[in-house]
Amino acid sequence: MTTMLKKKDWSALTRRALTATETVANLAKIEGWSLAGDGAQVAIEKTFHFANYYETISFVNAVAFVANAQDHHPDLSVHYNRCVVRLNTHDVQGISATDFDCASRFDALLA
Ligand SMILES: C[C@H](O)[C@H](O)[C@H]1CNC2=NC(N)=NC(=O)C2=N1
Repeated sequence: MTTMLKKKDWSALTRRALTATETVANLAKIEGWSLAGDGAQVAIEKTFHFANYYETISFVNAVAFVANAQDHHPDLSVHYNRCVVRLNTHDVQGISATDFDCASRFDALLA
């Protein structure tokens, strides 16, 4: 079956955990994201605020579409008027450049 939907292929690409210095430098470049969790669960996190559930779910659907295309999936905590987005890279048990790339893509949905 053919599909119109693109999905990034990570198989030939190597990912690595960013150092603490790299993580802090990357965090300084994006608005509203902060460190969360610890150890292998260390992540970057941002709470997106909305007027109501309709807006929140519209954002969640858009995030899911981008996440599937990037083959990189955030943990989402969905509430009536906000969504907490948490990104880390299971494969490296830490935060990778992919997490920051996806964070920027999610921010761009609302730009
Ligand atoms: C093979 C596939 O790319 C991996 O399992 C992907 C899927 N989505 C993922 N999402 C996140 N957040 N971290 C990962 O390491 C990850 N790995």
